[in-house]
Amino acid sequence: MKTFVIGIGGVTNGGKTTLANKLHKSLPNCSLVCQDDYFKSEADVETDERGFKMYDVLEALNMDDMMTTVNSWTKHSKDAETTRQNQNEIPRKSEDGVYFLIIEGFLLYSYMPLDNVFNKKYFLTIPYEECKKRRSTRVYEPPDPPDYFDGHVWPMYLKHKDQMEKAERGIVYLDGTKLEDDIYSFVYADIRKAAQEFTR
Ligand SMILES: Nc1ncnc2c1ncn2[C@@H]1O[C@H](COP(=O)(O)OP(=O)(O)O)[C@@H](O)[C@H]1O
Ligand SMILES: NC(=O)c1ccc[n+]([C@@H]2O[C@H](COP(=O)(O)O)[C@@H](O)[C@H]2O)c1
Repeated sequence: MKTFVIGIGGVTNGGKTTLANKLHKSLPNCSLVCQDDYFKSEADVETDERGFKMYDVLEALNMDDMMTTVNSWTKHSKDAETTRQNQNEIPRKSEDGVYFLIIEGFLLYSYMPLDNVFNKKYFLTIPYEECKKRRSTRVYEPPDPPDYFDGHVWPMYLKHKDQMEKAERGIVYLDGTKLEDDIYSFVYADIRKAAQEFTR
C-alpha cells in the first residue's frame, strides 16, 4: 500500500490545526501527527538571558520521538496505534489505494530528518498584527508571559522562515487570512490531484 505524507506547517495561530483536522476528517485512510504533542516538559525547556522559556526552537521538542512515530506509521501504515487516528472512524478504502499521513506543526521544515518524508508541503502565513491578535486569545501551558510574542515567538518565527526560504524545497504557501473553507477546499483538491499523479 502506498503512503502519502502531507506537511501542514506555518506560523503559530496561522490555522494549521483547523486545516489539519478538516483534512483528517475528509481524506480516506488518514492519520494525523501533531508536533505540539512532542513539546518537552517545562523543566526541560531552556530559559534565555531575559528569563523567557525558549519554546519556539527545535530543542524544545522531542523530535526524535516524533520521528519514531512517523517512521513507525510509514512501516506499518495500517497501524494507527501510535497516531491520533480517530478510533471510531470506519476505515474507508481509498480509491487511490493510498494511506495518508498529515504532520502538522510550527517547526516542520526546519527539521531535516523529516524533509524527504513529505510528499507535499504546505505553509500557512498570517501578518504580524493578525498573529499577535490571535495569539493573545490563546492560553498555552505555561501561559505566555508579558512581551513573549515580540521578544521570543515572532523573532524565532522570522528566523526559521528565513532559513526555510533560503533552502526552498517545493513548499506551497497558503494565506491564513482567507476563509477557512476556501483554504481547506484548495488544499483538499491539491492533495487529491497530487496523490492521483503519485499512484499513476
Ligand atoms: N482561516 C481562518 N480565518 C480566521 N481565523 C482562523 C482561520 N483559521 C483558524 N482561525 C482561528 O485562529 C486561531 C488559531 O487557529 P489554529 O488552527 O489553532 O492555529 P495553529 O494550529 O496554526 O496554531 C483559532 O482561534 C482559529 O479559530
Ligand atoms: N504545548 C506546549 O507545551 C507549549 C508551551 C508553551 C508555548 N507553546 C507554544 O506553542 C506554539 C506552537 O504551537 P501552535 O503553532 O499550535 O501555536 C509555540 O509558539 C510555543 O510558544 C506551547
